[in-house]
Amino acid sequence: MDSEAETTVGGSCLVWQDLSVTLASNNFGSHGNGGSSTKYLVNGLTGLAQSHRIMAVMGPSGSGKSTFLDALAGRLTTKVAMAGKVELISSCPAGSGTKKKIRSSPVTCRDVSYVTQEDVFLGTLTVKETLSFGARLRLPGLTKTELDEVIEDTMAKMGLEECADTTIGNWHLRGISGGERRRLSIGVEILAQPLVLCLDEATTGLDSAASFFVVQALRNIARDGKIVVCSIHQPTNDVFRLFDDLLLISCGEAVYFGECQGAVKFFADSGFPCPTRRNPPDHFLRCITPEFDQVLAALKQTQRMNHAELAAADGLLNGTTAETRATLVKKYKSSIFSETATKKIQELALLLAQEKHDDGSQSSSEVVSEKKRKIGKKQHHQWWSQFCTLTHRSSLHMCRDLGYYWLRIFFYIMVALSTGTLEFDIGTSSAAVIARGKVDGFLYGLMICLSIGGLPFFLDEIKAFRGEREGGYYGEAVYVLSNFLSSLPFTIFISISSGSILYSMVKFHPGFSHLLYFCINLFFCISVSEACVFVTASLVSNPLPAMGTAVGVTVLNLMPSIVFRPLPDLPKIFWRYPLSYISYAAWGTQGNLKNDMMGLEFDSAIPGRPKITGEFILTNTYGMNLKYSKWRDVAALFCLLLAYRVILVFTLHYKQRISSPFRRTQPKRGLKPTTVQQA
Ligand SMILES: Nc1ncnc2c1ncn2[C@@H]1O[C@H](COP(=O)(O)OP(=O)(O)OP(=O)(O)O)[C@@H](O)[C@H]1O
Repeated sequence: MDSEAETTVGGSCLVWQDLSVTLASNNFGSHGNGGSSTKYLVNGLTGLAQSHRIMAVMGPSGSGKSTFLDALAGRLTTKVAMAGKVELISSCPAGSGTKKKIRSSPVTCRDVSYVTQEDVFLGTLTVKETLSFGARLRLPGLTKTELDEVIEDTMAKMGLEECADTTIGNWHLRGISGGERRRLSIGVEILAQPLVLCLDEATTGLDSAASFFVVQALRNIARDGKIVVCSIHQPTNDVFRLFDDLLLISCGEAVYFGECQGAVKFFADSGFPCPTRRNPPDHFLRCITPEFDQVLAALKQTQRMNHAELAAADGLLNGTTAETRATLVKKYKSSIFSETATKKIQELALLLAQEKHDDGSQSSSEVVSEKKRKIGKKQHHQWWSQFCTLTHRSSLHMCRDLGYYWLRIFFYIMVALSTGTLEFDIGTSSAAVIARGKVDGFLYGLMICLSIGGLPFFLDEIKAFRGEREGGYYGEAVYVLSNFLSSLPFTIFISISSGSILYSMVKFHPGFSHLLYFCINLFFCISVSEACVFVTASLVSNPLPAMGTAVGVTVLNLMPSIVFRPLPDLPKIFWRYPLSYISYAAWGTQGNLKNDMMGLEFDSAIPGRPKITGEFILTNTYGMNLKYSKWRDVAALFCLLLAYRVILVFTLHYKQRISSPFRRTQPKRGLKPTTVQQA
């Protein structure tokens, strides 16, 4: 550990004491601990992470590393219970002198940034744009020059200058490398200058060189005065050497906590010396991984270990790994390392008590640095700038996304052209009565179905939203409004272009006002169907099920309008009430038929009979109530649009956590920023 001066005066500490996380009995079935109804995911951990230092959290898969990080960052789900204490001890200037005071405070989401296992970006943006939008969202109060400085500084720190103008990449764009993505993820998180940076599996999926660069960048962040805690899997020797401190966990319990170099000595003193040729981090993991016995046996059987390795492995474990683990846990508890950590925390507690005594009037909650106070205040009042940033970002993303913008424009025009040529100059014969209904029904069906093409785009946006929402940078309503605004130019363009092509080819009711109504009606139908697809994306995050759900919902919406049965004649249960009322296609088709047929006259089916008015057909063939104008149908579409956008705000708010097979790749366990407190 560093000197006391560094910890208590020069820097800050994140302290955890007797930290346990348990899972309620109904959440894990019969896997209790010794028959009790509580499963310990993390069990009685005590320690501290210091500023200017980088700490590695290592342990076998399922040992509780992520749970520990979640507990530190206050991101545990309601499914688990936490006991113990996590507090942030920060030093701040006392008056005008150089003397510093220390203060303790509960950890809040403003202090901690959490980098999850998955990199969540909008793939069409470049590295610099991503950082720029990130900075504008996280630090809305800063001027352009200040923002530019922050962005340049972050790129320099994370070694991203080379790829600053490279697109991140998505399904159709080749982009930056895996290592650069990881560094960008970290870069985005450090924009807001959090005091603590927690990273879950910072180097997973990277090769040794990329891992080295990522950890080196993290080490530089730590040296700048931050507390960096990072879980890591199988680091190479070179990567391991970059860490200052190590917390080794097995089955939720600490096997070792202290300086990295001390671990080799601790294992040797405990009777499990590291063979000189073997990587120390590998050696530690082999000693404490419950499945290592089986792995060793399998390796022996397949003879994939050479003699030296076999001898080392056999020598390493005189019993089973379970015994080794238990021995190490016991040895650690009585070791000088555990004692040092406890002593350090006790010293800090004493210093804090002293400070409190000296300065009784000031409550601990007041302990926030001036800078953060300033940023927090600005963030509250800068929703407008965040709204503009989000709108700008979404518009850019939409324009560049091949699927959302360009492919859809192409298909809309194609649908308009093909329907237009098929039903060219539809006329007013008796056959045209039903043909007009069919054109409306099918055309709306096809056009609206194209909204599903925007699903991948929405899924990307939702992921980005969730990550940023967890940081508390902006609210759902601001986001939903900005998304609607950015989609406006596209929807207006598509409804006017494809609407006009189709209208003029089919030759619906002549007149500009009728064409205008057709385009407005089309605009609302596309907007509502898009909002509906967006709601689906917010509820189901896995692309395939989301696609299935979106198709299902769209088809259901289309049914009442394409079956050619007058709406009042539909079966009352489900189809008439409520479906025909909440189906945007039903309102759209109804309004359009009124727009097209009212005022026209059609030939009778029986030759020689007088012509029939459009109004008569609408009332008797289509069962419409003409007391209501075609504008009421547009008003209904407007209400549906509003309703879907409001539903979207609510689903985004309440559905932070999604139960899908991709759950683990979402920000861990759907967490909302909370304050960590003693249970
Ligand atoms: N909400 C939960 N419900 C049920 N079990 C849980 C929950 N959270 C964690 N666990 C269990 O707790 C244990 C520790 O999980 P955790 O994700 O913290 O491990 P880990 O060390 O991060 O694993 P990995 O390295 O594989 O990511 C695992 O056995 C996991 O299945």
